[in-house]
Amino acid sequence: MPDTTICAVATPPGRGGIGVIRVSGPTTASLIETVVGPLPSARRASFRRFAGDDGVAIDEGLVLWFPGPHSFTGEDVAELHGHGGPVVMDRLLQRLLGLGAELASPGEFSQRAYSNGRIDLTRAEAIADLIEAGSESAARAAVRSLQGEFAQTVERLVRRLTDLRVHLEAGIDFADEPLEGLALDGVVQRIEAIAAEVAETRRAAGRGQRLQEGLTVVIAGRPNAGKSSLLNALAGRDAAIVTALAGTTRDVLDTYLHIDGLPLRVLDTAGLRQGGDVVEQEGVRRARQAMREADRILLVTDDTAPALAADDSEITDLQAELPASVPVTTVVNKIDLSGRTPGVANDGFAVSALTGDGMAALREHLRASLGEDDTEAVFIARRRHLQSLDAGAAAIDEALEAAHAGAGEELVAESLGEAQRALGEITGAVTPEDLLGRIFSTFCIGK
Ligand SMILES: Nc1nc2c(ncn2[C@@H]2O[C@H](COP(=O)(O)OP(=O)(O)OP(=O)(O)O)[C@@H](O)[C@H]2O)c(=O)[nH]1
Ligand SMILES: [K+]
Ligand SMILES: [Mg+2]
Repeated sequence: MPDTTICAVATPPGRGGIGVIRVSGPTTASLIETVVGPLPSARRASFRRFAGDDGVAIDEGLVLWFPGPHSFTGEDVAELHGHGGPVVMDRLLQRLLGLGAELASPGEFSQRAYSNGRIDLTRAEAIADLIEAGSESAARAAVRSLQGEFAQTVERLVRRLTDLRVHLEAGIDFADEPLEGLALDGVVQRIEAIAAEVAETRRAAGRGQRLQEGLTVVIAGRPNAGKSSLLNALAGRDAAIVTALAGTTRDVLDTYLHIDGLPLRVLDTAGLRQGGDVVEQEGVRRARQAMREADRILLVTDDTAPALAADDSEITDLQAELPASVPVTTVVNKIDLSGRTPGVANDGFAVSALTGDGMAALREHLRASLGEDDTEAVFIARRRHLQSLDAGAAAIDEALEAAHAGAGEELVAESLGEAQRALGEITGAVTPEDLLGRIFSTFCIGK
C-alpha cells in the first residue's frame, strides 16, 4: 500500500455550482479533521466549514468520509464538495497540500483501486471510457464493461483453460498408463469450445473498440488521383499535403474525424505505382499493409485520367491490389473537370474533392455503411484487449494443433498456459508493471 495521501480536484476545470476535491490515503482522516473539524459519520453527507491555515473559512460545503477498505480506492477516502470556482478549488487544494497531501497523478485513484483489488483493469478502463464516451452507444458499452460483464466473460474463459490444464497435467503425472489417446480425445473438443468462445468475445470486443476509437478507413488509389485532397475534404481542414506532383504522399497519414458523431480513423496513403525511389516503394508497401488492415477502403480514381498503357509505371490492375476481405467504396474524383453529375453512380460515388460536390452523399454512405448496430451486446474494449484476445486465440490454436497431431500433453498444456497468460492480461490477473503504468497514465487527474 502506498504511504502517501493524494488529492485532486475531481470535477472538470472551470466554474460550476459544485466542485469536488477527492482525497485518498493513510492520513486522510487527520487532514479532514484539521480542515473541517471532527470526522463526520461514514458515508453520510455533513455540512461543514472548510478552514484555511489561518482559521478563516476558505469555503463551506459537504464532506463525505469513506473509511477504507469500503471506498473507491480501498484506502481511507474523503470528498469535499465546495463551490466550483477555480480560485476556491485551488485554495482548498493548496490547503491539503500544505498539510502533507500530494497532488494525484493522472489515473492514480483508479490505479490504487486496482492495486487494492477494488476493481479489475477492464473496470478501471471502463471508467475512463465512460467519461470519454463520444456517443450514446459507446457510453452504453462502457457501462456494460463497468458492471464487469467483459471481465466475467474473460475470467470464465481463463477458468476453463485452467480446468483443462489441470486435467492434462494430471495425465502427465500418470504418463505410464496408456490413456494418452483417450485423454486427448475429449480435450480436442474442449479446446474447440473454448476457441469458439474466444472468437465470439473477440467479435464483441472488436465492435466495442470500434465504437470507442472509430473504424479505420483507408484512402487508396493511383498517384495524383486526389487521395490527399479527399482526406482534406472529409476532415474539413488541410491535414495532408496536396501538390500537382505525383508521389507527394509517401508515409501513411493518420487522421481522426467525426461524420455526424460517428468516429472514424482515416488513413491517407501513397499512390500505387511501380518503380519510384526507395522511399516511394516503402510508401507503397505501407499503403498495401494499411489496405489489408482497413475496415473499408475508399478507392479514389481520377475521372479525367487517360487509360493506362501496358508499360505504364502505374499499377495497371488496381482491382488486383485490393485485399479480398475488405469492403471497397469507389470514389470517382475530379468531376468538376470531367463534367459528370455528382452523387451515386453505377461505378461509385462521383465527387470533386476540390469543390466539395458530391461529398455529402459520400459522407452519408460512410455513415450508413460504417455506423454501429447497437442491438448486440458490446463490451467497450481497447486495442490492448484485442491484442490479448488475439494472442490467446493464437495460443489456443497451437494447443489444438498439438492435440490433433497427437503431441504429448505437456505441449498442449504449455500452449494453454500461454493462452491463459494472454487472457489474464486483460483483467490484470497477470500484468507486467510497465503495462500498468501505460494504462493509468492515459487517465485524467482526479480519476
Ligand atoms: N480539378 C480538380 N483537381 C483536383 C481534385 N482533387 C485533387 N485535385 C488536384 O490533383 C492533384 C493531386 O492531388 P492530391 O490530393 O495531391 O493527389 P494524391 O492522390 O494524394 O497524390 P499522391 O499523394 O501524389 O499520390 C493536385 O493538384 C490537386 O489539386 C478535384 O476534385 N478537382
Ligand atoms: K499529388
Ligand atoms: Mg497524396
